[in-house]
Amino acid sequence: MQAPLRIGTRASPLALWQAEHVRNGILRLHPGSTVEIVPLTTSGDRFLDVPLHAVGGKGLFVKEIEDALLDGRVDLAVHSMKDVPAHQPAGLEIAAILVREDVRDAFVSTRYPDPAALPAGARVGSSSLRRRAQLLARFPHLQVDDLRGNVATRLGKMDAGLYDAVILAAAGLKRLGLAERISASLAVEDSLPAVGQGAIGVEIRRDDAATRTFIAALDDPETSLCVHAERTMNQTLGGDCRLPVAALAQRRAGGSLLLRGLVATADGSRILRAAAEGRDASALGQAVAAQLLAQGAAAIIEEITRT
Ligand SMILES: NCc1[nH]cc(CCC(=O)O)c1CC(=O)O
Repeated sequence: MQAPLRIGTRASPLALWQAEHVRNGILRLHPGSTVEIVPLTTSGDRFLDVPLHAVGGKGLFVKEIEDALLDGRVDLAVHSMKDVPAHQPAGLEIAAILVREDVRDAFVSTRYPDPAALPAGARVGSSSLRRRAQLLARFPHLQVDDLRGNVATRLGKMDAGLYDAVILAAAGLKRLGLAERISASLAVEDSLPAVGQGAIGVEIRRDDAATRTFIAALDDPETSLCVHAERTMNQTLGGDCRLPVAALAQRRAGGSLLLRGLVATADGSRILRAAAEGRDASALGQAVAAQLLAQGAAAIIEEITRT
């Protein structure tokens, strides 16, 4: 490939780290190729004062970058898979998913070692209904308040005393060299991660066979399979990323995949859980979604979508 390959990304420090990581991967595969990073501002970055689920959800971080890809302004888009909506726009596809980082949610506090140590009424910052619901289900005496902004902004607000603790993805903290800020990594049984959490995806135009071939080896088949199972569950639920929906697929010692899924009410007063084990990622996603729907997930999703 002669012309420089252009990577579209959000301009946040975490997004730039991830784009740089993909760039390094491509340069390892193809020494001597030229790869440029094109930072783009998304509406998710612009409306920082409104709760994310009120302005259209995490898809806002992805849309403008996908538009640049469709317009041919960039050749690749690098996303946190967690932020990628359940369905790809026509004409685009996720061509590679990189090896997964730590999938867990991380509890960060300068004063308390873990969520169990927080006193009644303590303020926890989180912009995610999924984290909020699972935390309140275990610790109903806490106050969970909306907190947006990039990783450094959120840590800064806690350091300034606006929150007693914040919950963030361990993956983002580790990538930014902030692992020592993690007070406790939350067990996935206590805080089931978001669909795709910890995984970086590379999106291309469906008709761009040259780029697909060029980057194919960036894909980690194991991570791709797990994220596919999680995304199939979400698609079958009709979920979108604003909802308190969680899913995690992991390889079992015997070789099969275990997919766990969860749907919660925003206040954590009801939490539906399901799991299935097998080898076919699509079938697992559908089976876990079917179990959640049989427990009443559709009514919860409809209720949250309406409010
Ligand atoms: N919604 C923002 C976002 N998108 C992906 C990550 C973390 C990195 C990842 O999950 O791969 C974060 C920050 C966070 O949730 O703390």
